[in-house]
Amino acid sequence: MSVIQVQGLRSLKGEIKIQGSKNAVLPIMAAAVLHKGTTVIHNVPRIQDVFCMLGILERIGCIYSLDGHTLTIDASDIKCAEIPEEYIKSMRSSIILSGPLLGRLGDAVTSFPGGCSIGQRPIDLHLAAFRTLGAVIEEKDEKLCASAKTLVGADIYFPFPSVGATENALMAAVYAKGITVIHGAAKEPEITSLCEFLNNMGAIIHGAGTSRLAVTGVTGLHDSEFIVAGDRIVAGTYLTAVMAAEGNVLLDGIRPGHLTAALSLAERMGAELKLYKNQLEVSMRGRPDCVNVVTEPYPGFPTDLQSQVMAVMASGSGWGRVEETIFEGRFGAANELKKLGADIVIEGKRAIVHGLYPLKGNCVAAPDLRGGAALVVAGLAGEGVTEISECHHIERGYEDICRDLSSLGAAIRGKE
Ligand SMILES: CC(=O)N[C@H]1[C@@H](OP(=O)(O)OP(=O)(O)OC[C@H]2O[C@@H](n3ccc(=O)[nH]c3=O)[C@H](O)[C@@H]2O)O[C@H](CO)[C@@H](O)[C@@H]1O
Ligand SMILES: C=C(OP(=O)(O)O)C(=O)O
Repeated sequence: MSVIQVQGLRSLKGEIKIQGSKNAVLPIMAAAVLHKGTTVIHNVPRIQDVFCMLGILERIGCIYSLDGHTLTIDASDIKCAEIPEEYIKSMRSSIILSGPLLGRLGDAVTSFPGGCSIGQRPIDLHLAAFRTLGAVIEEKDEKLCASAKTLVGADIYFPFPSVGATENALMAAVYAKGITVIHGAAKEPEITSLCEFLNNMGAIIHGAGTSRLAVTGVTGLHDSEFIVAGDRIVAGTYLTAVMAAEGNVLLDGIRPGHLTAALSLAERMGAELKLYKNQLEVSMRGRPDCVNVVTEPYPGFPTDLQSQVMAVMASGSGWGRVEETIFEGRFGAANELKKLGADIVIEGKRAIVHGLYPLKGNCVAAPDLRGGAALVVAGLAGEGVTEISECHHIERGYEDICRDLSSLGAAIRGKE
């Protein structure tokens, strides 16, 4: 699917099951490499990033089967410690395989992933963590080679929380001799779920969900089975869809407690919410109010929902300010939203949004994964047809956004 067409101004109604989490499943798939045996993972979303990770796992020697949403990975025989460059280019988070490869084989070869459309995204903290555990890192022919005869547990200090660096440090530390303590760890629910997954396969990790993680090195892991949690960012995206289109929808299969900051923002904007253990009901009548929002590491408001909230405000009422503090280039959706008639002024890391309703359907291009989802959300509040190209970005993280929103009554379809 390369193009999505949305005919706006229809309210949404119904119930939707939220797919498994991209940001939880990718490190879990990488962590499966640590174990010389079989791992079964349930609720795996069928998204492009998962297929890309499967491509890498196959190239390094894993055998896998994906049956519906259940993935079995046999990592008994890892043949190669190198992450192929073409995969690093198509999925930046392939870098999270370097920790498990280093831990399992004592070697990991990757290359600098480079900048992407949302920011530079350096990997200095990942490399510093490997060095602290005793790895030597060399740059050869634009490749980065990390190696260590033995990794030794140590204190790793992160100056600010990085999700990927915390995951890499955790996975590299699983087989390190002695105790590793990660200070300044990221606290995202996906880190907690990685800790649960690793402990379930025999690792010893304490402190999940806090900024101090302690890993006691082990000498072996065992076969295991794990269920991936629902995707809080996909749920948050559909929450913004209901706010833009108006209506009443039940989002099933997520923990509302993982979306606290986004839910309190939605309430400030006028949404009515009912929270259940694994479900969230959202109702929106009338136009959402524009408010001020700042992205922050978890438990703050997530950067991965910033573009979608900007789309809601663009079609809301009043003035609001969106401040992006995590990635320096994450306002790519703003220029496209302007083509739909949105009134947005960017001032450095702040965007001032003046709500206007309805937006006007037009042709736009998805700038990145969440920016693309934001354009779909804006299209729901647009008069006429919004046509979004470059939808391969959206497919990185959404199993089938057209299927999901059309089941709620949206007039939306994908085209090749
Ligand atoms: C697959 C996955 O889980 N992706 C998520 C992960 O990305 P990712 O793990 O790449 O994001 P990080 O948490 O590492 O990035 C946070 C900030 O730290 C900076 N940084 C990071 C590493 C490093 O070595 N040096 C450095 O300076 C980044 O440029 C960014 O400014 O967390 C982001 C922040 O919640 C989310 O938007 C992404 O959806
Ligand atoms: C930025 C994102 O993902 P990634 O880190 O995989 O690019 C995202 O999920 O919004």
